[in-house]
Amino acid sequence: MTTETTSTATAKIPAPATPYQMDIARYWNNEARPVNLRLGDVDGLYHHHYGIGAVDHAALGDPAHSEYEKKLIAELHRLESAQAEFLLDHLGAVQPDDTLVDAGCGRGGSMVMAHRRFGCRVEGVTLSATQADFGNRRARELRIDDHVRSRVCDMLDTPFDKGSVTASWNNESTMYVDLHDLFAEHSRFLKVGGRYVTITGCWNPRYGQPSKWVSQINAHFECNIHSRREYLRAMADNRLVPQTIVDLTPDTLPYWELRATSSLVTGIEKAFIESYRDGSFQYVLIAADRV
Ligand SMILES: C[S@@+](CC[C@H](N)C(=O)[O-])C[C@H]1O[C@@H](n2cnc3c(N)ncnc32)[C@H](O)[C@@H]1O
Ligand SMILES: CC(C)=CCC/C(C)=C/COP(=O)(O)OP(=O)(O)O
Ligand SMILES: [Mg+2]
Repeated sequence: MTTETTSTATAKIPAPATPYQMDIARYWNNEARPVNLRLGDVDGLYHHHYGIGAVDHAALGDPAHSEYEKKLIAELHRLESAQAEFLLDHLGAVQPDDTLVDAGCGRGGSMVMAHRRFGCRVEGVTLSATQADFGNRRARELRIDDHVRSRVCDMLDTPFDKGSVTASWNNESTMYVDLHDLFAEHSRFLKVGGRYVTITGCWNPRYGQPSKWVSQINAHFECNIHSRREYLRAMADNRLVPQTIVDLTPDTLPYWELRATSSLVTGIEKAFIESYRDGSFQYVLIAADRV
């Protein structure tokens, strides 16, 4: 399921807009962490985001059991899919003839879930040709490639027509771009009355400045985590009015605590756990109306 092939996504790849975007394209083209591929192999939905919800300890069973690691991987994947379902819950009433946009779509797991739920078109953009090819191959395998398409494209400069999109989202992909530029672009292609949703990690203005843990996460992923205040300000400046804000920090901690015990650790688990516990970092959903 994870063999790489070339496809139309790479046929005409636009040049990344900046040297930073070239670094990010290279980062995701080379990414093949077992914590992402082995979880995706559970059911063919490949995510690059984290999980929410309570751990099902009954399903995990005895840590000494030979099947425990396999169950742990399935449980981490279940929590990551629950996160994507929660995001989709906030997109509003999407109809089969609507178009959705996944900005920073990764390997496309959330796009497949959105199409299964709403039956609509889902357009994804990523800087990585490897990811776009992967997502398009999965869509072909699932025979939904007439509705689900990934392309290599800067989310700040997309080909979607003004006012043509019913709902759009960023799932853990806002920390790679300037928020004013990002929300201006969503606001341009969203219909008036359309919906924008993000799930993201942000630093907490109540802490003061980004903590050492937040700085570690930035260095680990070559990203730039924004503050909660910056999200709300940039939305307000771009005709996006928050309807729902959910602090998911308590809901994501069990995922991290479980992941820290697995064989698939990457070394970043402590920074997430410590920053969520000391209040310097928050995991939030923001759903906004395009007015
Ligand atoms: C952490 S992954 C999240 C993937 C996906 N949203 C998910 O939930 O599985 C971040 C994604 O953002 C994309 N990205 C970062 N900057 C981008 C940009 N300027 N334009 C398009 N995609 C971008 C990366 O290529 C990558 O696919
Ligand atoms: C909440 C924040 C700050 C997210 C940063 C963006 C990011 C890299 C998300 C997860 O990707 P991944 O699934 O590829 O990461 P990992 O390999 O750690 O699972
Ligand atoms: Mg992951």
